[in-house]
Amino acid sequence: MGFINKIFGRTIDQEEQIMTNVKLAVIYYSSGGTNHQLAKWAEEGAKAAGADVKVLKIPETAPQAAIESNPAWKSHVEAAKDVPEVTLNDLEWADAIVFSVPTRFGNIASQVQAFIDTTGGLWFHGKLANKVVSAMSSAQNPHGGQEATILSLYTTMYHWGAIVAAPGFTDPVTFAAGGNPYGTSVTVGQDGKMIEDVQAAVKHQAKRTVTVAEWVKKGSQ
Ligand SMILES: Cc1cc2nc3c(=O)[nH]c(=O)nc-3n(C[C@H](O)[C@H](O)[C@H](O)COP(=O)(O)O)c2cc1C
Repeated sequence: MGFINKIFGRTIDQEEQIMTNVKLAVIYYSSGGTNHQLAKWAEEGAKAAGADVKVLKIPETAPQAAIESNPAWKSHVEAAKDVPEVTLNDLEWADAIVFSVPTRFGNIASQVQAFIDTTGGLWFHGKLANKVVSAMSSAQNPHGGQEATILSLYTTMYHWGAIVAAPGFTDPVTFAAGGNPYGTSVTVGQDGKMIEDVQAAVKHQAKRTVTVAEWVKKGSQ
């Protein structure tokens, strides 16, 4: 290995640096701020694991009048106005993706589906295959459908040919409240605040997604 590295004029350290630079897109939709916060924790966890991270929001499709009529929604839209909107180029750029989406009637929000439905061209050209992905969700009820939402997103990932790196029980933190082998899940109270402390579970999930992406990247080089 050292010999090969010498031939290519790189030290092993430089080689490791090149190979481990996983590009992670944390892609979220949020109307009340919960999934934005989960995305920020994922960013912290992934950066600590050495990834190059972009936090990106899924474009809003709801009418402005609906947003204006809901003070919490309006306030979150304002708070997140500087977060870049995800584009298809971001999907192509990413080696790995962590999604964070609210549960709506036990499923992903329509905004998330609308974005997913624009990815047909990338899928057709094989550009989504081998992305390493995982997903998180929030809901108002502790059994409000978080897992169904995550699984629904994973169904699309199977069509993409993505590699789902769910947390499983790979760390003690996944046994704690909010830790979930499918993907971190949290409950949101009537006041819009998270009930379980899932920060550590989110960070573990982000780190695991980056680690698996690193293995895939190294293995395919
Ligand atoms: C149209 C709609 C449907 C919802 N459906 C569910 C549901 O099926 N189960 C549940 O527990 N909460 C449900 N909720 C509550 C949301 O999951 C909750 O507001 C969301 O997770 C908060 O995330 P956010 O702050 O990132 O927007 C629903 C909310 C809306 C607006």
